[in-house]
Amino acid sequence: MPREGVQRGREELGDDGVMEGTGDNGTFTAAADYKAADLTQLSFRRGERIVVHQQMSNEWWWAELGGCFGYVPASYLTERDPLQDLGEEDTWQDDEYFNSYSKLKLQQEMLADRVRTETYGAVMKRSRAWLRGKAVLDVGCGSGIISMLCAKHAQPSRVYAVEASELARLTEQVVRCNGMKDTVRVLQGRVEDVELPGSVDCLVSEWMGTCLLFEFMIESVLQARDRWLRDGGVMWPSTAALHLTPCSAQREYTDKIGFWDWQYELDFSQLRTEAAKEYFSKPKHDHQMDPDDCLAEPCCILQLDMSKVQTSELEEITYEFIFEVKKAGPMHGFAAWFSTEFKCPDSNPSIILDTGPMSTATHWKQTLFMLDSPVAVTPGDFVVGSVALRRNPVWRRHMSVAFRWRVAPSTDAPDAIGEGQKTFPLWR
Ligand SMILES: C[S@@+](CC[C@H](N)C(=O)[O-])C[C@H]1O[C@@H](n2cnc3c(N)ncnc32)[C@H](O)[C@@H]1O
Repeated sequence: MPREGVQRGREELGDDGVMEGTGDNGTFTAAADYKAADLTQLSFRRGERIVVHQQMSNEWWWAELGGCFGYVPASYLTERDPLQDLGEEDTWQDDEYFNSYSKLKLQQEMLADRVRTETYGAVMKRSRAWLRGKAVLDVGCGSGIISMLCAKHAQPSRVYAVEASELARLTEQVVRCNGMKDTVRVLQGRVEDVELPGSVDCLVSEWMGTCLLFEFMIESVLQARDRWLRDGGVMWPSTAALHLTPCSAQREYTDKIGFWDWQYELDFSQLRTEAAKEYFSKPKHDHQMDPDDCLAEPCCILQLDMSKVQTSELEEITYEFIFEVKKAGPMHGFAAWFSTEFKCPDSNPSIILDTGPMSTATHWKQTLFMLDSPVAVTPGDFVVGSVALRRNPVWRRHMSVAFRWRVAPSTDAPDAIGEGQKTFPLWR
């Protein structure tokens, strides 16, 4: 895959640093504390030196610490000593990140997503009266679209349009060309570093990535909230939620695994296991699901109140799910997507941006997590288990998504139709 920097959830934030399943062993440094989830794993503290004996997969390595052996999560280990030479620039990959956002290709992909962009426009129109004379901060203004929609549909006193990438220079020209320079002030810099003349009444941002959180731009938004939003000020989006369902993905399965059954009347099925490893060890970030592929009623595994949530709460999020299967089919995996809600002062109901398969497609599409082999389910079966989103302790824009599942005819049936566990790096 070409390396083009972050592309709204693609896995392009570089691949140096943590080793991936190379088969090379050696001594690694723990980048953060880890508490063993069971007896097969090792607990360790940040900075401890761990001897890796076998890199079993991208996610779990067999290792030794103080004479004890067990599995350790690869994402917690680094070849370099993070206490000494990994600066913030390395772990946030800001150069690469902002460079990718300075390209029009990426900005065009977002602008061309009418569902997304018109939602922000609708919020500004609906809040016209409230916005009059208000100061607004647009965190990560990109091409300036949200700031300009605000100035076009309402009469804010000022919109501070903050953009860290080089694009800011061009955005300023676009703002001027639209006759909005007296209202929209483009500020180039990280929002963490810029100075505003005072607090703002409203903070707006489009920060959402794959599985809602990837890129962790939300951390910058929350810092800006704490620094610049006045008490009782408005956050747009106001809430954000992540949804999950067990799903079928027949075409994906046939394309990637079924392909290896027969080719030219020769049996290639020996390669099916390797194909699952190669294709399904990471999520598919741009999967467009058919609503019929949902095997159960989706559930909400994460709900954030943007005026209250703290960054520390995003390090590890776990959710125990119980899905009752509504539809017969092969369960190929799980699919996730997010929705955001915009509460408009003095006006109900809220405006919703929903990226799920039941709504009009957006550029985010859905995220697909494929199991290595499907499980045949029928209505009335239960899929019980957990999902854990773990932010990478070293690579701060990345996270992993770990599933544990059991499929059975009832929640307490002794025999499972299928069960397993799998961790997906997104992307480290
Ligand atoms: C998802 S894009 C949205 C762009 C634009 N608001 C839109 O809706 O089309 C996020 C933008 O935020 C910028 N950004 C991300 N983190 C930032 C930070 N800490 N400070 C300033 N800009 C940031 C990125 O460079 C990118 O242009």
